[in-house]
Parts: sequence; structure tokens; C-alpha cells
Amino acid sequence: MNRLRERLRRLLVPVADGQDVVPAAPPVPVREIFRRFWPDARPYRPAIAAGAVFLVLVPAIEAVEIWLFKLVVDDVLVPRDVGALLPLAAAYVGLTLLSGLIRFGDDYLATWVGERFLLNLRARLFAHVQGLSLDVLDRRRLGDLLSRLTSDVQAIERFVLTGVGDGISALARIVFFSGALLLLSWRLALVSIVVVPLFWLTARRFSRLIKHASREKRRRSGSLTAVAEESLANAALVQSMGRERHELARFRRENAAIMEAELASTRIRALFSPLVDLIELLGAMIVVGLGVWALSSGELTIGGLLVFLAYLSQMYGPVRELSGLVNSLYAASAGAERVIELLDERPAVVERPDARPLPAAGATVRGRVELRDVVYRYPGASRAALDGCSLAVEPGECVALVGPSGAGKTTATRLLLRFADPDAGSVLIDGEDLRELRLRDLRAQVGLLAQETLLFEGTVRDNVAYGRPEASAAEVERVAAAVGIADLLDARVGQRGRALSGGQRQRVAIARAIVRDSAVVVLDEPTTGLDAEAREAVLGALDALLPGRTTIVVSHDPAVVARADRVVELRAPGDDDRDARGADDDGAAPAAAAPDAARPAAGPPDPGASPTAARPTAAEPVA
Ligand SMILES: Nc1ncnc2c1ncn2[C@@H]1O[C@H](COP(=O)(O)OP(=O)(O)OP(=O)(O)O)[C@@H](O)[C@H]1O
Repeated sequence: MNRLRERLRRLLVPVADGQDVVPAAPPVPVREIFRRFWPDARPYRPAIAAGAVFLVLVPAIEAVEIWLFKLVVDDVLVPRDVGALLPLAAAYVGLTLLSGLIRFGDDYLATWVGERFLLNLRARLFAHVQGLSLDVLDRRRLGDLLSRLTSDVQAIERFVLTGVGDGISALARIVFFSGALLLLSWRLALVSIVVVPLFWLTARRFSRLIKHASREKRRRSGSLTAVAEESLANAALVQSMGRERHELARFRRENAAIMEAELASTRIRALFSPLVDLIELLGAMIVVGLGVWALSSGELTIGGLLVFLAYLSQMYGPVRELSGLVNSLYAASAGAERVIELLDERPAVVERPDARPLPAAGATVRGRVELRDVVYRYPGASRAALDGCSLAVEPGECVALVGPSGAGKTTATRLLLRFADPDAGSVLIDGEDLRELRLRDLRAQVGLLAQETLLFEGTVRDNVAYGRPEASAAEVERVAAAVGIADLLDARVGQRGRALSGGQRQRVAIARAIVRDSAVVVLDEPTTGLDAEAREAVLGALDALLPGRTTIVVSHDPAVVARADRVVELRAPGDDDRDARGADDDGAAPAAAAPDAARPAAGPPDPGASPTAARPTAAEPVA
């Protein structure tokens, strides 16, 4: 017996292979799922109410249509009276047209509401994901996020709207058809309803299995998109290393797990269906048996008995549907759980409700930035990336940040944009703690050129204007000319800018930063990985960017460092004799450039062009 049970379990429960690309989301009770997402459907209450009326009208018409059949048998066929057929036929035609119209209305309304619900919920989720801190996004698999944004959200629509609609429709059918059954013969009706609890009991036994298989399916589709996204995004690496077969095997493994879960669901359904069929048959047999008695005692006419059976089969359908609905609700809840898990993820950086604008009313941004005794440890990391780091950069000054790999240079640049908050100490701009300021304002004033050049598919022109869409075409062209990409403006950059060379990409990013015209720019290794010619072009572009703004540039390139007013060396935390503090004009710093001397002579964009930024020019660095 135990072996049989074990075999059955193995058939119906998809096995996990222990290799989790994406872990399962924590389970959430059904009531909680409704509580979380019903507010998204609330704006459509009038349409939902209208849809519910349609849903109730359709079975009402069906009940009348079946009743008409009784009249056809008893008033037309049995007495052989063709004359009575005409009004019945007219009623049939009228009802068919009416129900067609109502069905269309119901269908259209359901799609209208469902799609709007989906659109808003997806947008809400997308906005939430956008607001998550970078380290949270870095920890998640991109493909899995995409799967949650698309198919898992769809499961919630099925749960909250389609599921409720199906429930209303099934309930209305049960009410109308059992009403008609009671009207025809209440004694027979009561007997036939006795089997209904059997449907429920069977469904309850199956629902846990269905839920498990659905969870596995949803989780694995997240893994599948994650693996596909990762492999395709790194296609060059995969091809150059000849790892196509390995990647294909990873892709197949996730796909096979989905297939397993799908097959398990099919086996569950295959077992569930015949069981409920048997119960239905049992009910019908009881009625036919007792129908003989009802006919002979005159309780029912032959037409009455026929439509009784018709109503009965129409009523068992919705009862089955309702019990099946519980199962599909459980299946849909597996998607909802994954969306809820994502929605519950809190960004580490949150704007305070009383955040202040930058610049304050009537003031201008000077662009003095400071890290004051900053300690920062990445979530989950064993040691701090920055430990007591201090650094002040005066308005208009250009500081080169150097130091060994892992010293925390990139981390410092991330803190300056408030991608994360320090665990201790503070980061300031013009003496204001970044945590006190409105995020949008702060990021309007601090531009970033990340180590990896980030571009959107589109033309170079689109990418240059990305940070300030209202920039005029003339301005974009002027800046493009200054960084030497004027002839590229209408070229498409391709996926992630891959249609451009590394140097071109970097110059597009520099042009974008100039157009954005922030008071402070942070550059992370702007010339890394470029050949001599591309490097020269990027250095020329930098000469157009630096003047007139506070610049912090992470670089080991002597030519870049030479453009700085001051060189600051950052040392890895935990190095005892080498203090973690950034030491100004550190003697050990390589290639410390004489302030002023290396400042570019290239004409800066007019600082007065920015309504908010009034900064000292490069010619007058502030000590
Ligand atoms: N997302 C992250 N999660 C956990 N630890 C991280 C993360 N990013 C960086 N670190 C760790 O923080 C430390 C500082 O890294 P950071 O990238 O700031 O160094 P860096 O000075 O810019 O190095 P490089 O010159 O090699 O780019 C390193 O020990 C690194 O392993």
C-alpha cells in the first residue's frame, strides 16, 4: 500500500533537482493575494459590476431556453400540435440573439477590464523594480525579473478577475438550474444534489498537488528566462569559449523541469477528470432510476423528466467548474506569490517625505562634494568596501581617484549618486547630506559615466539627448562636434551600443553627460580598454566635459590623471599602515598632476546655460 502511495506521489509531484537558479517564493494565503491586488481592480468597479450582470444574465437565458424545450415536448410533440411551435420558435430565436449580444458584451468588458488591470499592475511593478537599489537588482536574475513582470502578473489577472468572473458565472448557473430543478420536482432535486459534496471533497484532495506543480512551473519559467537572458547577453563569451553545449544543457535542464511540472499537472488533471465524471454519472443514474417512479406517479411529464436531466447536467458542469476553479486559483496564486515577493522587496535608498530640493529656493548648486568618515559594506559582504573614507572636492575641482583594485573606488562613486547610503559617516553636496535631498534633484546635479558604457538601442542622437530630452538639436550637434562624434549622430548604436566601437561608445556617454550639464561628474575608468587612437579621441572629449564642473575621475591612465587638479589615493580597508582615508595630494600617488597646469583649454559649455548651476570655471579652481 505504501509503495503504491509512493509511486502515485512520484507521478503527481514534480521532483526538484536541487539546482536552483531561482529559489521559490514564500507561500502566501489566497485571502492575502486578494487583499493585495483587489485595490488594482477597484477603479474598474462599475465595469466589473456591469460584467457581473452579464455573467448572471447568460445562464438565466439558458435556463429559459431549456424550459422552452419542455414546452416543445409537452405542448408540440406529445399532442402533435404544430401550431404551438410558432411562438416557441420565435422565443428561441429572440433568446439566441439576446444571449449572443450579451455574451459579446461580457467578453469585451472582461477583456477591457482585464487588460487595463494588467497594464496598471505591470506598470506598478515596473516602477517598483526601477526604484529598487542597484545592489538588490544585482542580486536578482534579470531573466527571472522579466518573467515576473510578464507571465506572473498575468496569473494575478487570472486570479483576481477571470477567477472571480468564472466563480460568479458558475454560481449563477447553479442557482438558476437548481431553482429550475426544484420547480420541476423538489423531491428528485434534493436527491440529485446529494452528490454535490463529493465534487468538493475530490477537488480539495487535488488542490494541494496542483498548487505544488504550479509553483514549480512558475519558478522554473523564471529560471528559464534567466538562463536564456544570461547566455544570450554573454553570447560573445559563450562562443569564444566554445561553451555553447554547456549553455544549451543549462537551458534544457530548466526547460525539462518545466516539462516535468507540466506533465505532473496533466497527470493530476487526468486523474481528477474521470473521478468527477464518475460522480456526475452517479448523480444522473440516481435521477433516471427515480425518474421512472416520478413518471409513473405523475410527478413529472416526459418533457419534464428530459429537461430535468438537461438541467442536471448543466448544473453539475458549474459545480465541477467551481471545484476546478479552486484548483486554477491555486495555480494562479503561484504566480502571484512571485510578484508579491518582488513587491515586498524594499529599496535600500528611500527619499524622505520631507526631502529638500537641490538647489534650495533662490540658491544655485556650487558642486562641492564630500565623503565624511564613510563606512560602507555591501549587503551580505564579509568586510567593508569603504571604512572611514574621507574626501572633499571643491567646486570646479577635478580629483583623480586612484588606488589598488578593490580599494572601493567604484563604491565611492556609487555613494556619490546615492545608489546606496553609507552605514556610518555621510556623503554631502554643498554641505547637505544626500539623505536630506530629493533624489531626482541630486541625480540631476551628479552625472555618472560608469565603467561599462550604458547605451539604449536607438540613434547616437537619442542617446546623447537621453539625460535631457528637451535639449535642442543645435545643442546636441554642438556637443557632438566637441567630442568628435558629429558624423555619427544618426547612426544606430545597436543592442547595448554594440554597433559602436568602445571609444565611440565612451564619447557618446561623455556627450550625454555634457548635455545633461550637471554640476558634478563622476567618471569610472573612462579610457580603460581603449587603443591609442580611441583613447586620444576620448581624452579630447574629456577636455570638453571637465571645465566648469566638479569632477571625480577614477583612473589609472596617466593622461587622465594628468588632467586632474589633485590626485587622491584610496587604500583598501584593513590595511593597517595604510590608512583607509583618501589622503589629499598623497605623496605616494602616481603621476600627481600640478593643479591648473593640466586643465584643458578647450572651450567649456557655457556654465550660465544651466539655470541651476553657477560654478567656478576651470581657470579658477577653488583650493
Ligand atoms: N555588488 C557588490 N556586492 C558585494 N561586494 C561588492 C560589490 N561590489 C563591489 N564589492 C566589493 O567591494 C570592494 C570594493 O569594490 P570596488 O568595485 O569599489 O573597488 P574598486 O576600487 O573600484 O576596484 P577596481 O579598481 O578593480 O574596479 C571589493 O572588495 C569588492 O569585492
